Amino acid sequence: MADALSKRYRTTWALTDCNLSIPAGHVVGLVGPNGAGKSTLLNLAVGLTPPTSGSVEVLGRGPGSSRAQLARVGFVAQNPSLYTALSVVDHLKLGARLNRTWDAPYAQRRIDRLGVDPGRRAGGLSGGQLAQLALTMAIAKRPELLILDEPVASVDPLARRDFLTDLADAVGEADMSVILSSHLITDLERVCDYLIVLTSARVQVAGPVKELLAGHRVVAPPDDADDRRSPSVISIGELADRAAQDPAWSAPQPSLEDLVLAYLSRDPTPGGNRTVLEARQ
Ligand SMILES: Nc1ncnc2c1ncn2[C@@H]1O[C@H](COP(=O)(O)OP(=O)(O)OP(=O)(O)O)[C@@H](O)[C@H]1O
Repeated sequence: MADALSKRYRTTWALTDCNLSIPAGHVVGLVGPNGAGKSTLLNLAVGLTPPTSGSVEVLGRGPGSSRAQLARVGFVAQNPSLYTALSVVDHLKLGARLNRTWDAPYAQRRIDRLGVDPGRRAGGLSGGQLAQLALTMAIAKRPELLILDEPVASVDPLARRDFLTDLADAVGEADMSVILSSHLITDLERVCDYLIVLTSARVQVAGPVKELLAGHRVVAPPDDADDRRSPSVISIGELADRAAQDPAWSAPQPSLEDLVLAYLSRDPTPGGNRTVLEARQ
């Protein structure tokens, strides 16, 4: 839960007046262009950086407020920091020592499946293998909330598919909530049931995916229209004009990709292009 949460780095506002209230039990997709503020929001949620103003609560408490609270949240940063001198198996042993809820069979199974030599030092792993090890550590901790900052960016397509399947299974088995930032909308489409779109440091839209899709329409010209623009996002004003002029204009429900792209292409600057998908309740 974020309440008027803002973060400034020197002169840059990385997050502005962010209000969110996400119920537990969701797999939340966080999407936005480079520099939108996604990592900042996730870092605030795990207590890695303090807010400039406003407040954030995770699982009902301040982030990182106690050891017990830290144990409830798993986090994989965009560039996961592991101990380069320690081997894969050393990491798993460390995980077991530090976490009372450590799921050793799961961790072992996942490492076996990845085909990574358990004796290999983390410093000698590829970027993708490091990401996989960090993910394994985070899930094996069996947190109540798992926060993943672009976890699959450096992972190959097959491993990405397996990871998403793993994640969905882990959520089902362990009653775990997940917040996952990604640029890959198809991945979000596969696993997320809650969406946050962040652009230019501001939340543009947030809510359960089903409700968001049901509450929006893509406006498409009829087949015989003179105006042959492809179905696209149009402004609310334009939609009203179109519908008044020609009720044959169809307005089907968007896909998640339509919805995300519409909000990403919205210019949030004051007086900017307010083009959005039409919302119909
Ligand atoms: N430690 C920092 N010091 C100064 N500015 C920062 C710092 N961290 C982030 N920023 C700035 O804050 C803004 C938001 O950055 P952030 O990393 O949160 O974006 P992001 O959405 O995660 O981007 P990406 O998709 O590229 O990872 C950017 O303008 C960035 O340059």
